[in-house]
Amino acid sequence: MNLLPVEDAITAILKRVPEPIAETVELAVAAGRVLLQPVIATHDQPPFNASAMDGYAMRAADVVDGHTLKLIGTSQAGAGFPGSVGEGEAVRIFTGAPVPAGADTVIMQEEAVADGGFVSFTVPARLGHSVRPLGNDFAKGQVLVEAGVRLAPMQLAVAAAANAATLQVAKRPCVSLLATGDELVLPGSVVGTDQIVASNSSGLRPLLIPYAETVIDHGIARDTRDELRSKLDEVFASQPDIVITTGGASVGDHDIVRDILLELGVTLDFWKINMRPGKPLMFGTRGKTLVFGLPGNPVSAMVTALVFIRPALRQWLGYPEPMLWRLPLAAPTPPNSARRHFMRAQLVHTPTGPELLPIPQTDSGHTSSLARADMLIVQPGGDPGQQAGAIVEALPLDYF
Ligand SMILES: Nc1nc2c(c(=O)[nH]1)N[C@H]1C(S)=C(S)[C@@H](COP(=O)(O)OP(=O)(O)OC[C@H]3O[C@@H](n4cnc5c(N)ncnc54)[C@H](O)[C@@H]3O)O[C@H]1N2
Ligand code: MOO
Repeated sequence: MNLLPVEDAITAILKRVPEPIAETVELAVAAGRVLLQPVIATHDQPPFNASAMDGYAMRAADVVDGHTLKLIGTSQAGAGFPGSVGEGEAVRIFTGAPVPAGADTVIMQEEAVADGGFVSFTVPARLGHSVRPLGNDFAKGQVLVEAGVRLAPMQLAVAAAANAATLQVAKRPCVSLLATGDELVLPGSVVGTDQIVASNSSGLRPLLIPYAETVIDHGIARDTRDELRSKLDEVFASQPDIVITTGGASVGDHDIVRDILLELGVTLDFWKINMRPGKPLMFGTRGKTLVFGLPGNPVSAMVTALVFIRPALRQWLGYPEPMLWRLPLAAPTPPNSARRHFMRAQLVHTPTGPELLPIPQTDSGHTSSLARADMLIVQPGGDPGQQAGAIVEALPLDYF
């Protein structure tokens, strides 16, 4: 049987992902979005020489032992001193206030003695001390946040400082999920004989939502051609950008997803990948809609979503694919078959740094081991197994 290498499958999927499209969003709702146009400063920051302390502004050269300076006014944040500081003069100043013309230094009030309109200092002046020069933070025209960055609180704060009320971010795709299987019942149901609680959509939705405008769960379709056809019709009618089915992807008599997708006009790019778990993954398109048929086994469904759908969503947003992590093994790995193995592993902290502890469980229906994992070790097909301490590549489960 011809199984497609993982890289070829990713390449085929990424070829179908459209170019990122920009949309304008207000700063208040931009957290977590991927920036498409850089944030560029439209002014210098600070926009004037600003005091970093509550104290006194003067010319450093005038601060001489035993001399007092004459206080000629006040500069406070939002209301600077309008005049100029001359020889022998000082201005009372507060943090964030403009340093008046003529002054070049600020001394904080704890190092000053003010008395009857005069001030003297208990320390020598250091030229420019406690003054934040104009443009010290950023200068007009400077790129403050590059395109392709996911907006976190720090980037939003600098965007606001640059006076940006809106940002150009990547439009997110709308995703639809459909579970298939006669045996499935929704979480919280009374579980009858031969029934299984559907868990795939409950894992996929939170996995995908950080990248998506919406992830709509269309529930469960029974394994009859009529029901699957009508459910999928309903899903396609809602015109999502991405449709994801789980289950019915293999070769059994009830595995009808592929047939029905083809009937409904989906052009399949591939079916079956040289990996485990996740072999029976299928992928195609229907017009502009990308269609992923994930295997039903819960570990296979989550792993294929991580390995194939997440990169597609990242590309959709113009967000670069991160490199795999390279970490030492905390315990040996067994030899692998010809299929690339995405091996569950825990990240353990040791006195010499983080290591990967393989979880000895390969069953693609074993959800509790996946729930204990932090990473998937990417074990090449035919790998003879590695000793503890060997450096291996791994894909983190919980990251953007
Ligand atoms: N003769 C062969 N049999 C199988 C092959 C094969 O190559 N030849 N491949 C195996 C592999 S690998 C996988 S993976 C599975 C995939 O099967 P399906 O995609 O057809 O999935 P189902 O049969 O519908 O379900 C498999 C398993 O997962 C449970 N399931 C399904 N959906 C859900 C859900 N939403 N939540 C929780 N659990 C779910 C289902 O009850 C089954 O236990 O095929 C192998 N067989
Ligand atoms: O690909 Mo299946 O997921 O190995 O069980």
